[in-house]
Amino acid sequence: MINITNLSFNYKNNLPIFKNVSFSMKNGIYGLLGENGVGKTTLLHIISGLRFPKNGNCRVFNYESAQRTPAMLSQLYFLPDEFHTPSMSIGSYAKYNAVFYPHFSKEQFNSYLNEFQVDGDKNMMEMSFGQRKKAMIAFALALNTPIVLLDEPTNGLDIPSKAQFRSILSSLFTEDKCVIISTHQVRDLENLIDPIIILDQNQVLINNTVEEITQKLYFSRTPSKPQDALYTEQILQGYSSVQINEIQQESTLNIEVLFNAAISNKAKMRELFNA
Ligand SMILES: Nc1ncnc2c1ncn2[C@@H]1O[C@H](COP(=O)(O)OP(=O)(O)OP(=O)(O)O)[C@@H](O)[C@H]1O
Repeated sequence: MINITNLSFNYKNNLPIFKNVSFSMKNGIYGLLGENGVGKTTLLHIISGLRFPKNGNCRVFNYESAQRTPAMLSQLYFLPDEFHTPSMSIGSYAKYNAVFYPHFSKEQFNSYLNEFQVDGDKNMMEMSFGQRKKAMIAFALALNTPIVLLDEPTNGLDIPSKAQFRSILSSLFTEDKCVIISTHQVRDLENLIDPIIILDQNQVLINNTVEEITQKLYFSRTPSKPQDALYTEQILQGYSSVQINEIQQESTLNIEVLFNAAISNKAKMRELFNA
């Protein structure tokens, strides 16, 4: 659905954010992870055509994203982390903006607002950050675009709203959708995101499904520290570790531990995942 080929990008007079990067994204709820400043938001901007590659290209379906053709824009919605909302209700906002998206469902929109307990008639200028965010998430998801880009969607959401967000997203996800969620709040999205992309300076370190990751890496919690661990974190009950999965044991992915293991073993991760 999204093909990035030999992409290079830098902001004016700045060091490159991406250097000759190629990768693709198919269907799935992608978790886009990376340290602060590595380029997650920039990548979402490039995919949605808000920033242009310096070299190479980014194609969304068969459209060059930089051209921002109406046909491409109707297939994709990008919800930034922070945004300005006009002085109107989310109901009016939807009325004026949903016309650009052929699969918008008013029924879904109302049901998501209801689930989030957001008043569709209240002026968004009079809402808290979290209420505004939920209003915009309800709008974004009710558009039913095949591609949805969400930058830190759980930022500002209270604990019940995070659970509602997960449940709405899982209920509307279908095999023909590509949702990309850039986040630092991986615990909010555990058991939801798959595949996982980890960006490293100028490059993609990992772009793999959870199954591929757990085939190559073994995640454990043990009372004592495993000798051959790639990464170990002390926890209350002992150690949470990542080892190379030499004998194909099954384990449950721990995204935070994966991320820390990846960042502290970049060369090994490249070798393992061929990224
Ligand atoms: N408009 C801009 N002009 C110049 N540099 C910029 C601009 N926007 C971002 N940058 C720089 O580009 C780099 C990537 O920024 P970006 O916001 O994409 O990172 P990020 O991975 O989303 O970070 P975070 O996790 O902190 O949100 C950072 O070093 C940032 O300082």
